[in-house]
Amino acid sequence: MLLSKTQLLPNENNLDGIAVAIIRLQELYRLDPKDMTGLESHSALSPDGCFHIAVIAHQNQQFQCAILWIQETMRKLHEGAEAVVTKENVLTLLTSIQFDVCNLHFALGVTQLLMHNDNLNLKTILQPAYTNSLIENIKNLDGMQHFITPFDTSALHRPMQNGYEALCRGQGIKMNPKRQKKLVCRYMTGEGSPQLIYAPAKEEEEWDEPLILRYHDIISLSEIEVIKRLSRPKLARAKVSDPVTGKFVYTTVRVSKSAWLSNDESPVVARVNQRLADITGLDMNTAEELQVANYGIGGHYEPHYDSMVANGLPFTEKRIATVLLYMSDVEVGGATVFPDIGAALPPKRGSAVIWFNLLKSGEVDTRTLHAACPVFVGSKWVANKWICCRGQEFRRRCTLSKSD
Ligand SMILES: O=C(O)CCC(=O)C(=O)O
Ligand SMILES: [Fe+2]
Repeated sequence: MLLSKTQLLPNENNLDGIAVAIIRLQELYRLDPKDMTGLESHSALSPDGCFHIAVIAHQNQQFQCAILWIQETMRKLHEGAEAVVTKENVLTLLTSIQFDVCNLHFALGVTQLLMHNDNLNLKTILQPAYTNSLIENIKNLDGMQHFITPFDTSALHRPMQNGYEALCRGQGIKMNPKRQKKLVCRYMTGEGSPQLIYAPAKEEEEWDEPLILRYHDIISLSEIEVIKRLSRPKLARAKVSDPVTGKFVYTTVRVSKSAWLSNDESPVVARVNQRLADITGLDMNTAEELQVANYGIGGHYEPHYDSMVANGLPFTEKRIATVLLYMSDVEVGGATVFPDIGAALPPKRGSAVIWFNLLKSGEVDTRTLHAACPVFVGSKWVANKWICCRGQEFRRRCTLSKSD
């Protein structure tokens, strides 16, 4: 009984993963730790939790973050929150961080402070060799300008990934009123599909170049529930294909759980796929199965092209189009962003967005680079339907032009 419960408890890897997710949210949404942990001493994140995040940030060379979490750990310790970690442990980590960022005077100052603290057996913590190396380094300080101002959230800037992070914060969206005015919505009856003639789809142009369409209320709440129920037992940590080896591997580039659902699994899956065939007018016989994905807090998918999932694939197997079904709203975060064109699409439960990954010439449309922003509050459910080239020869004719 106890064994079965302990298997459910988070292990060290899980805790490190949580720390990494918290740091990702903090960096991306530019947050101060105290806004994430709550001010009360009984709040969810203990000094030990904060210290763990500082350690992980330090390991990953995210020094500014590490300093902020050290400050937060100290704040909680000052408030008298219970903890295993001591102020001395925290200051010791602070000296190594300051050393790593070449803030040597600061590192030496804290080290000396710690050395003179009689309560501690610090000689075991701070190696004399380390202190000597600090003193040596300070002597050679000339020309070293790489100082960091501690305790400043505005310095939480990492190199940008094509503006992906800014779009996630709602900055840099490249739509203007003149362009937006031209975007239309309509009831769409497709190309003679009887279903759509009886129940036209609510089609909205989300973006003009390249065209991104959103279909509202394309999947009902009860269908969503069935799809979620079928996928839950199958959900497993998502992988991505390694561009060099082509093998599918776990990576922090994509943090979510996913599951594949086939048409045979339930009439609901087949019905939803048929609806997607009706609205796209594309052949679904060669499409991949429906891939359901669930992102928890901090879950995300960094910028990628869907069409490049396995570079060695023959053209006919490439993903000509993506249909992304949103099966939940997300309270904060979780938008699908396109860094190249400056578009941000908020998840909206029951809707689907559609775009072509390939130009009519068959080349990758580089404007379709896209990412899933980290979820900050809530749980995000989506389903991907990737439609392949084979079967579309007469439905989406190719051209030699590279512009469409
Ligand atoms: O979840 C999203 O918003 C996008 C997901 C995505 O791009 C993918 O799974 O390939
Ligand atoms: Fe994608």
